[in-house]
Amino acid sequence: MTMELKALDLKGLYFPPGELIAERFKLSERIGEGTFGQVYRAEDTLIESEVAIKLFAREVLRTPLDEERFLKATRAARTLTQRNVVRLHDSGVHKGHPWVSMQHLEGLNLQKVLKMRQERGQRFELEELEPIVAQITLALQHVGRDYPHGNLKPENILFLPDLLKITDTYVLAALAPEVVAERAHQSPFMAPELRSAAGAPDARADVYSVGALLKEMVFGPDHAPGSYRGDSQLEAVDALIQRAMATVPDERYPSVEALGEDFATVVDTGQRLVSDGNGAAPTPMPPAPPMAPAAPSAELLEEETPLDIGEPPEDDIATVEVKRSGQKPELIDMLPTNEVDRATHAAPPVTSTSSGTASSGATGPSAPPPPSQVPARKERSPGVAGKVAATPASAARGAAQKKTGGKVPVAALVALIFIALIVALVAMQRDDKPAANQASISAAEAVSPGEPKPEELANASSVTPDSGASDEVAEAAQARREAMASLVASAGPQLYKAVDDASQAAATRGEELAEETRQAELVAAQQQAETSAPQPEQGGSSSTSPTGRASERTASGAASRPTEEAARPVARGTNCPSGMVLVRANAGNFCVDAYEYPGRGRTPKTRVTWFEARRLCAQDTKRLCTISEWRSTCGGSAYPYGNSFDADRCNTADEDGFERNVSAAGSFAQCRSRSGAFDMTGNVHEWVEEQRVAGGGFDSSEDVASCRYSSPKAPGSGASNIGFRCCANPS
Ligand SMILES: Nc1ncnc2c1ncn2[C@@H]1O[C@H](COP(=O)(O)OP(=O)(O)OP(=O)(O)O)[C@@H](O)[C@H]1O
Repeated sequence: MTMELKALDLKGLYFPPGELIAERFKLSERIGEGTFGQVYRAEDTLIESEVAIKLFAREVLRTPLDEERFLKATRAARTLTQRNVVRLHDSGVHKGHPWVSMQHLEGLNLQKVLKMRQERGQRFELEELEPIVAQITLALQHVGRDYPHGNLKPENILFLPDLLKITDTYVLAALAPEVVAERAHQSPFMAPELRSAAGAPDARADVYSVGALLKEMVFGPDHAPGSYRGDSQLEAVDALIQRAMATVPDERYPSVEALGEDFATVVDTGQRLVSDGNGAAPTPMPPAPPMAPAAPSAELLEEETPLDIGEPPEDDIATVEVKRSGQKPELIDMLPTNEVDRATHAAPPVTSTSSGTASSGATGPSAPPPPSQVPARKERSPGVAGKVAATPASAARGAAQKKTGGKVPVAALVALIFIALIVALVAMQRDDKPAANQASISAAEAVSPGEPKPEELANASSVTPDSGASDEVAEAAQARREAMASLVASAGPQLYKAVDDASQAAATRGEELAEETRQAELVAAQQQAETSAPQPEQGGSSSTSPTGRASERTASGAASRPTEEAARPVARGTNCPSGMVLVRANAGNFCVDAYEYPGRGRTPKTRVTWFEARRLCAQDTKRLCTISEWRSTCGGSAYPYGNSFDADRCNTADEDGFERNVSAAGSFAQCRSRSGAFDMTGNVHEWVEEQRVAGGGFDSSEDVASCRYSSPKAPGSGASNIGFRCCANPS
């Protein structure tokens, strides 16, 4: 049996403002409506918090079985807690209307962003789409492979300042197949197999939807296959979309992850790379394109970037790792995630991926700050603004700053941009007529489109019919939302891109300067040791390392701290052994294992001392990476994927600060640096030549699981969370 959904009376409100749902949720204004029902802003009177309520049309429930199905599916969906999934709080049936309550999001949906862009003839750049696809993939992974979302479409993708969330994850399971089938006939984003109520859709239904979303975002609604605007990269994307949208599920990608991986590869390399079909990590990419185009020249950087790079304190990992024991607390179904609060404290958005090409123009969804329930977690890694006023500089950084003469053009420029934007924001918020100054609104929203301001929050909660909010206030709110839309649709991405480029360049150069200073300290300390102290005898007691730290001795008594790095000739070759990727660095090219030892799909070797790691690399005619090489591989940003921490992207402590387990190398497919190396942060801490461990492990939070973190470690020690990867010179 099918039903004429379009015939449903959705023009009027189901209930007047002030209607109390489940004696708890007081309806306010209607946010929007779709085929199945209406979404309202509402107040949760129990905890005095704003929520969104989706009320379904009565017609979707025709039998007691339908109601049972609805309640069961929505109850199950309340356990979904991944950050890219809108959190569901409660559900029920009110006067015949099924309903769900959920976090209210003050953002824009993709439909609106698409519309704005299409009106201006703008398309999404491929680099912008990579983090979007990555976050959708994470959300869908969480929702579950066995039961697809099924109804993924632009209206169900909501953009917040620094991340996106998908809604309606429960709809397919909650509604009768006949109802879904009727909807599928109307939606270009729903897989064809959903048009039959008899079908048993699987994850490939979502592959179809993501393909349709990509098609819309890359090519727009009028795209005819074959018209690539003369661009071979677009041709590759089009082929990928065709495969994703194949009518027969068997001909599609087997999973959204597999699709996402191919898409990332096309974006990063401009090439097609067919994944292995199982959603596992693809074969390591061929040598990465030079990273140089993205960064300003070294000369320029030296002038411009004496920023504190915000390296975390060099405590031993044991002192900074997150707690290792303890059960995850029970999830409280009714706990509202205070998205507003999170958004208010979010760091400035930054680009989360990079293509390695000079032309990238990404908007950068980044991770939100940690939930307030996790007091142990520190402040988020600083964005650009944060970097300018970071923690006290180390001696190395101080030296690096001296070297640059303390000039701060990039920092000043970025700070100026932010100050100007903040001034504009304040001016806008003081303005009694918010729509009056579109330019200042747009500029202010560029900092953080969609981010609610304190006054706006106050307004939002006062825009309840009960409080007698005026039309003028509603209009002002609407004007502000339009301004946000305008910004996201045009200026925002460019600004994010500019800020991110500056940030990355600054971070990269800061790292280089710090490393140069470290090397200088090494040489100086060594010279001092040579002239003022007798050489320790073979097998003697521990010596002081060139950095002033005690270092152990090898079994033969030879000094364990290597110093040959400085003398290593600059390598210019580009051929790497199998399983390694090429990294091009100013100091010379080098090859690095794409995966932690022993390699892809294998559990990393742990409980390995520095000596053993070194020996195992040498067995393969490789060597341990220097810290400088390791950092270059990880990339110029704080994390392999950008400057904002994402607890789900690499195998680190999870969003709530709880450790995961060590996993097979490469299983976190999105944890890939731009050079093509996996698990640079998280999974296992990695030994480097300087007798340090870098990158954090499955138990590390954002401070430690970072490209910038490393910690000295006694070379004879090993632990269940310490492994390594090897480097080699290219031929
Ligand atoms: N939690 C939320 N917070 C804020 N806005 C939301 C929320 N959930 C949905 N919306 C918005 O409400 C509007 C209506 O959503 P709704 O889910 O009813 O429509 P739809 O997804 O287009 O249709 P369908 O009924 O087919 O699912 C959309 O613009 C959507 O972006």
